[in-house]
Amino acid sequence: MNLELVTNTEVVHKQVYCGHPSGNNGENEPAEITYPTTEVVGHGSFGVVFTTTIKETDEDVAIKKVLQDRRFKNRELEIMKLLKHPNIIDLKYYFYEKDSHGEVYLNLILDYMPQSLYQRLRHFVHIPSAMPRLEIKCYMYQLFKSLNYLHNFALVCHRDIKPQNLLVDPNTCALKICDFGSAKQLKPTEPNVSYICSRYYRAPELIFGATHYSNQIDVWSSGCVMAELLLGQPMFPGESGIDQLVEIIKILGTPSRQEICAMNPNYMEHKFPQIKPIPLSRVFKKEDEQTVQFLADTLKYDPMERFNALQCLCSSYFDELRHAQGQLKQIVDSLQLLQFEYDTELAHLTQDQLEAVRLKLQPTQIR
Ligand SMILES: Nc1ncnc2c1ncn2[C@@H]1O[C@H](COP(=O)(O)OP(=O)(O)OP(=O)(O)O)[C@@H](O)[C@H]1O
Repeated sequence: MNLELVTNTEVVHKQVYCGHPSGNNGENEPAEITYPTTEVVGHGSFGVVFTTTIKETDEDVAIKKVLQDRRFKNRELEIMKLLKHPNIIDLKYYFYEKDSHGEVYLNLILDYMPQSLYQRLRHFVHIPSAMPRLEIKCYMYQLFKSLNYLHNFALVCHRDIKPQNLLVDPNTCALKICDFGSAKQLKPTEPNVSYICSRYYRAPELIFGATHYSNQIDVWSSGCVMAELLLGQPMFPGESGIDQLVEIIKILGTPSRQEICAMNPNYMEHKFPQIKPIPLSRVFKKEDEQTVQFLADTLKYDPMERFNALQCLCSSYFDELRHAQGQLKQIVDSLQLLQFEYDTELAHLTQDQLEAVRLKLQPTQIR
C-alpha cells in the first residue's frame, strides 16, 4: 500500500446504510452522513482506502472503495455485516456509487486505526530496536481473542492473516483485524481454494494443496506473525509457492508421512529429502520457555495438533497479562482483555470445558 496526500477538501453528503441490521426485520437502516474528502489514501489490490471524519458523530473512519461486480453479492460486505467484536474493524456504514463509465463501487465505512502492525514493526526495525515483548503479547492476545470469536461464533475463516491486515493503536496497544476480502464461512463438506493467504503466512496444508482445510490455517498465520514480531523479519520468507515449503522444512524439519496425511490425505508424492528440525529455542535464543513453547504449539504441521484459538488464549504465555499489576494492569483493564462475552466467545464449550477455561482466562474474577 502506497500512501499519498490528497489536498481536495470538498464536503460530501451521502445516503448510506448502517453496517449492522437493526430490529427484527434483518434490514440495514438507511442514514445520512457528511464528511470531508480529505486525508491520506492508500491503494490496495482491490481498491483505495482513505480516512476522514464523519461530521454528525465526530467519528474517525476509513473508507474502503472496491469495484462491485453486479452479478455477485460482495462477500466481504456480507461477512462484515455479521461481525461485531472489539478486536475486529467494525463496519459502520456502506453505500454504492457509480462512476462516469457506469461502473458500480461499494464503499465500506470502517473504524479508523492509526497504523498496521507491519508499519509498527518497521518503526522498531528502523530505530533499530526490538519490539517490546509485552506489546507483542498484548497484540497476540487480542489477535487470538478475535480468532476465537470468528472461528467459533461467526464461523468465519479470515484466510489472510498478516501484519498488514492487523491494525493497531500503539498508544493504547489495541489491535483489530481488517480486510475480510478473502474471508469465508468454511463448510466441512465443501471444497475451498488452496491458493489463498499471503505467501509467508500460508499454512503448510495450503501449500500441500488441501481443499478441505479448516479455520486452523489462521492459527498458523498468527504464529508466523508472532515469530516475525520477535525476529524483526518474516520467519519463513519463501520466494515462491514451493520455496515457501522449503523455508518451513528448513526449521520444522521434513513432515512425517502421518503429518502429510493430516495436512492433505490426497497428497500422493511422499518423497522429500529428510531434514532434521532445528529446535525453536535455538531460533528464538533470547525468548523465554513459555514464548518458545507457544510458538511450537501454533506452528505445528498437523492442523489438529496445532492449538486452536481458545487453547492459544489459555496458554501460559499469556499468564503475565492475567496476573498483571501496575501500568500493565491498566492496559489489560482498559482493553478489557479479561472480559469474555458468554454468547459470542464461550457458548461453544461444554459445561466442564467452560469451567476449566474460565478458571484459566479469568483467574482474578472467579472466587
Ligand atoms: N479501518 C482502517 N483504518 C485505517 N487504515 C486502514 C483501515 N482499513 C484499511 N486500512 C489501510 O488500508 C490498507 C489496505 O486495506 P485492506 O487490506 O482492507 O485493502 P485491500 O485492497 O484488501 O489491500 P491489500 O491489497 O493490501 O490486501 C491496510 O493495510 C491499512 O493500511
